[in-house]
Amino acid sequence: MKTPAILKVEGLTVKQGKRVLLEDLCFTVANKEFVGVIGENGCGKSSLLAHLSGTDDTANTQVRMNNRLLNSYDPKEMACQRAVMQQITTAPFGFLVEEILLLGRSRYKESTANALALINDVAQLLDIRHLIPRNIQTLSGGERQRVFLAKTILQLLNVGTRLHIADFTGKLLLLDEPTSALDIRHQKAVMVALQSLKQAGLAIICVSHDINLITPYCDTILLLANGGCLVKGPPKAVLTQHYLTQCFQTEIAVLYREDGSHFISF
Ligand SMILES: Nc1ncnc2c1ncn2[C@@H]1O[C@H](COP(=O)(O)OP(=O)(O)OP(=O)(O)O)[C@@H](O)[C@H]1O
Repeated sequence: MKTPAILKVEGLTVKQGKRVLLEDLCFTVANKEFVGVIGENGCGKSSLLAHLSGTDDTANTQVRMNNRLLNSYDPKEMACQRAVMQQITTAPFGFLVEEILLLGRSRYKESTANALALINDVAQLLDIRHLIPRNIQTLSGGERQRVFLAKTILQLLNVGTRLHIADFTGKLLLLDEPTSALDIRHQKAVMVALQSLKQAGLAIICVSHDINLITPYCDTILLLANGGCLVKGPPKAVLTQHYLTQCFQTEIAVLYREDGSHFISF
């Protein structure tokens, strides 16, 4: 049986001011689908995420989430259905990590004990339990990135659930380079964690420059170039020398391993 679509994008134009970055984008994302978004610097990936998240209201009539236009959601309802992790993870004040994580639960009416139980679950998943009492401004870049990813995931958990039994069907996670500051162990751990959330129903759209890292976890890749979607499909069909060279305007090699997976290099 086909998994129902959570996101429907029809004729979306992505702009910054008057400048058109991406034109006439049409695609759907299903529950339990992991979509990787790839493209060169400045092509409009972060701007696309802003449009899909509803923070840029020019997309209001071109994007539907769970069959509803984005502008039909009130902010609280929207916050419980989709969460966004921005590319830059900074905190202007010296909040404790626990306070940052509690912000992820601020839209829900629940006991502190319930919120702390969920925080503990997600902190365990992302290996940040030891950071909970720390001041966010004293963390390394990779530690901070994992804390903000945890806060984003916490935003999507229903009241009264626990992470290991959570159902994320109908919820959408938008990630902008979530592993850019991570060491190789934590890169893998985060991708495995995202895969487990996907198995629990979550739809994930992930912008990344680390093609080799995300590809094994992607069901679909959206390759952006020349002001639009150059090609969209399963990694094998999209990550060809032809499309990658066209997208990045440089010679790119695709190396095939015996197990059928591939590795992109220059
Ligand atoms: N607030 C803004 N005002 C004006 N121009 C902007 C603004 N934000 C982004 N841009 C421009 O829009 C274009 C797309 O930016 P965007 O951040 O979406 O690119 P990107 O594909 O995510 O790039 P990168 O891979 O470098 O993160 C860039 O040329 C950028 O300079």
